[in-house]
Formats: sequence, C-alpha cells, structure tokens
Amino acid sequence: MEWSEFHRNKWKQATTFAWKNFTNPLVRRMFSFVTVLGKAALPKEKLQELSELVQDMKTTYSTAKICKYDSTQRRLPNGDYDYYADFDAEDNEIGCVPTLSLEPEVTQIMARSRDPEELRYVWRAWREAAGKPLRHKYIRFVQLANEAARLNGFEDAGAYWRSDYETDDLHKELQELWDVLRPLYEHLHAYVRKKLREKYGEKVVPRSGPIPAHLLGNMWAQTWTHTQDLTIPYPGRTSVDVTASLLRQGYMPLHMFRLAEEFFTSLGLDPMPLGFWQKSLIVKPTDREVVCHASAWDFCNGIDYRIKQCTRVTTEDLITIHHEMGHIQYDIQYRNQPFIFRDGANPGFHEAVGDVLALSASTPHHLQSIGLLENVDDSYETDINFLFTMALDKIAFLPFGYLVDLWRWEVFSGKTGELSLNRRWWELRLSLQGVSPPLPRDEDDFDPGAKFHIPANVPYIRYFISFIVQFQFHAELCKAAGHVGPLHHCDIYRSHKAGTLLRNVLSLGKSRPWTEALLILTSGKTSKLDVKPILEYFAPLIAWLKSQNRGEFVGWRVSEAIVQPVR
Ligand SMILES: O=C(CCC(O)(O)[C@H](Cc1ccccc1)NC(=O)c1ccccc1)N[C@@H](Cc1c[nH]c2ccccc12)C(=O)O
Ligand SMILES: [Zn+2]
Repeated sequence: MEWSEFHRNKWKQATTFAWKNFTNPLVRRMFSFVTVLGKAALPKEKLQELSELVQDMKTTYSTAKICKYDSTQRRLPNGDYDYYADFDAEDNEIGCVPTLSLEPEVTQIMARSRDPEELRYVWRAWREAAGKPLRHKYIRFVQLANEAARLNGFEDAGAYWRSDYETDDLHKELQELWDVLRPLYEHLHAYVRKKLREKYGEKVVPRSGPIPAHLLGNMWAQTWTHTQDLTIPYPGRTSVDVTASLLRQGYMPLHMFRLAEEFFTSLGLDPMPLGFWQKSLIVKPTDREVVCHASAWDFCNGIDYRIKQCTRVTTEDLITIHHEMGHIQYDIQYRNQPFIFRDGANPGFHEAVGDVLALSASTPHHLQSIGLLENVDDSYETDINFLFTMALDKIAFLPFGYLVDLWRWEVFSGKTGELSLNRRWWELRLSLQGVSPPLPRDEDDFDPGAKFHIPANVPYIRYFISFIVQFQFHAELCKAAGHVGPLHHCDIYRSHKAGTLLRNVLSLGKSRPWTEALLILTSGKTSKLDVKPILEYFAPLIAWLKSQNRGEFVGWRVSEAIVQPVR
C-alpha cells in the first residue's frame, strides 16, 4: 500500500498550488483532475478493506452457479409452484449440485426457455446464489466508498461519480431526457406485454399491469431481443437475427472480432495492434474461473490493449464485440494525450463508440452486403421488423439504464437505508421499468447484487447516456458520410469522412469538456444531450406502435402486478 503514500504526497503537492487561479485552461484542467485522488485517499487499512470487499463481491458474482431445473419437484398438491420447496432455511438449494454458470448456461436458458416455471426457478436461483450473499458486504462497501468520496471533497460516492459529467445538475437533466423518452418506452412495453399475454395467458401476463421480469429473455429484463420470436411484428419477413447464418458459415469468435475490426478500418480508423490478437482472452477458458462479463483494457503504453470476453457465436455477442472494440479504438485515439486526459470525454462517450458503428453494421442491407443475410427486401414490413428489433435493445434498455444508478445514488446519499435496499430497488423497477418479480421479495434478498455492475462497483448511468448520445453521433456521422433518407437506413461503412469526424472527437480524450466535444461533433449545432436523433431514428416504429396499441392499456397499474414485490 506504499503506493498510496506516494500518491498522497503527490496529491498534497498538487493541492498546495493555487491552481484554480492559473490562467492556462489546459493546465488548470489537469490540476482539477490530478487533485482528485479517489480511493487512494483512504488510510491504507481502509483502502485494503475496500479493495478486498470489491474483490470478494466480484468473485462471488463471477463464480456463482445454480442447479438445473427439475420440473418433477416443487409442486404443491394443487399443482401450483411451491416457492419454498427447493431451498432450505438458509435459502441454499437442496438435493442438487450447482453446475450452471451465468455465461453461457444461465444466460441461454433465460433467452430460450418458454416455460414460465423453469424461467421463474432460474430467475430466483441466480439471485439466491449471486445477489443475496452480497448484502452485508455491500452495506460495508457503501460506508467505505462514501468515506473515500468525502476525503476527496465530495458529499458522497454518488456525487463523486456524477462529477465525471461536469454539470451541476445531472439528475435534473436525466429526468428531463427520460420524461421525453418514457412514452415511446410505454408503447413498446404495451405491445410486448400483449404479445407475451397471447403466448402465456392472462394468469401469467396481466392485461394492464407490469410484465413479470422472468419472461423478457434476459436475467435483468434489460434488453428484450430474445423475445423476438414471440413479439416480432411481421413473422416470416426478414429479421436481423444472424446467429443461424454465423453458425452455418462456420464463424468462430476470432472471425467475429476480425469482422468488427474491418468496420473500424473501413472508416480509416486504426486496426487492433498485434499485441491485441496475442493477449486478448476471447473465449471462456475451460481450466479456470474468469470474470466473464466483457471488458476492454488499456495498458497505457500505446501498444498493449486487450478485450476479455467469453464469446459465443451469436448476434448479441457480435454486437458486444463492436461495443468492446469501441472502447479500444477510443483508447488508441487518445493515446498521445497527457496521461491525465487519457479517458472518455465523459463515461457515456466511452460506452457509445462501438455502439455507433454497430448501428450501421446491424442494418439489413449491411448484413446482406457481408453475406449474413439474404434476399433483404425494402418492404415496409421489413423496415418495421428491423426497427422493432433495434427497439428491443435500445428502447427497452432505457429505464433500466436509468434506474440502476438512481438506486445506487440514493443508497450512497443515505436516502435509501440498509433496511429498505430491496424494497427501493423494486419500487424503481415497477415505476420506471414496469416489470415485477415472478415471486415475492424481501429484505433478506439483495436483487441489485445479482447485476454485475453492483458487486463490481461499475457505474451504470453511462449506459443510459450512451444510448442517447450514440444516436447523436450516428446522425452526425451519417451526415458527414453524405447519407440521404431515413436515419435508420444509414450505414457509414467505408466513409472516411465519417471516420475523420469521429477521430477528431475521440482523439481529444478528456482534454476538453464533453460539451465542447459535442460542439465539434455537431459542427457547432449543440453542446447538450439531445433526444431528437433517437426519436427521429425510431419515428416510423413509434407511429406503428401507436396504431397497434389502439384499445390496449398503455402504461401499467402497479396494483395489477401478478406478484406484489415485497411480502
Ligand atoms: O457492461 C456492459 C459491457 C461491459 C463494458 O464494456 O461496459 C465494461 C464494463 C466493465 C467496467 C469495468 C471493469 C469491468 C467491466 N467496460 C469496459 O470494459 C470499459 C473499458 C474502457 C473504459 C470504460 C469501460 N454493458 C452493459 C450495458 C449494455 C446492455 N446491453 C448492451 C448492448 C451493447 C452495449 C452495452 C450494453 C450491460 O451489460 O449491462
Ligand atoms: Zn462498455
């Protein structure tokens, strides 16, 4: 821990300068960053405890396993599900050996199973194995994280995190963005609820209540793309699920990475350096446990960059590869900045880069041009199918992307105390996302802990911001590429003009406030987050959903939840 002594001395030196009065804006900006020491400001034994807590929580999450579902057990005499049959008093599973990991087994079951009982079992078993055990550790972690934040001059860890956005009321700005996007989400929610009700019946899916969270194809109901076989508007028409094509053509993870790299180089951006291909870990090892949640690493020497991803040959993982490679491309573009400026203009920008390219790469025509789709027609139905699939990812995600840190900021600020952690989580899940738990929850549970970013202590509001700003990037790069026609048809592939504009923004790193980076991106048009591009992109779908939802209850009555969350 002597490193923090060294750090602390450097910090003391920097904080003794009256840097706030320096005239040179770049030097002043450098000092404003270097004087924030972060967790190293803690006394060394507390720093040690904090680091061990996060490590323990990440290990618990990454090694958690559950048992296979066995439909013969767990039945009450009347055939109903016996919530409590398969866990003992300490909520450990009885009579089975946990062998299924989150990736790939449990993720696959949540995506593919159409048996509500199996889905309910897996949904619960994961939270028993990964979330519940973390509750006490997380409470202690919050105390230490707040102490470190206060030592850096912030009132709590949430304020420290929000300072990355260099605005004095991020909360209000986000609420305004959500207020504009919420109606679009409610219409998608209403349509998907109707299609799920047609499949599972009204006893399982309420007509005007929240959607049970285990039926949406994802462990956290954060993206709904795996419901598309039940929800796609025009079945039988072109759909952009290319998993079958990838498998049929013998794609392996390495080919998928090469495919993504080629999109970046087609714009005139940099290829992945040699070391990337030698040192990245792109498939789940069979001989040891690794943290499978995808991540991208910059070793800060201008040549060593790596991705760690337990890649499967699926459309979803092809998108994730673009996402992770976007982080690496950003790292490469700002590598000549002074060290303190080698970061995203704000964390949302870093999350957006890869997704911007994926918006072009996901279009039916682009997929057809690289041989992953065939006989793509230009019909209205294909257009709506495509927009719907994109909305199952991008629109469905918005409330979840928003609520994770709404919950965490309230925990850091003390507004949510340790006796209502899970209650508050489900209040937000119900009111913002319109999803309910498939069985009752209580304060012994710790459902937020079953989502990677909570035990791993990775902020989440960055994804909400990314899902908005990536459409601003898409609109401007499409304009630079000379695209004409609807925004959702745009494909910037091979446009060096788009590539140059993107590079001009990325190479700044964090040397200028992100608002100035947006001015450069939009040629002076705006410096703020703007929902117009995402609304323009989905405009045809919004009209279609409104016509489909006539007669349908749009929104959700919390009282109609099949299961009231807190028993
Ligand atoms: O977590 C991720 C991707 C992982 C990451 O690339 O964002 C990764 C998270 C992480 C951070 C710190 C340690 C370990 C993992 N972030 C990075 O690797 C990273 C790299 C450089 C700078 C900043 C972050 N996505 C989120 C949001 C999301 C859902 N669906 C998506 C589809 C496309 C893109 C993102 C998402 C999720 O899975 O819930
Ligand atoms: Zn990311």
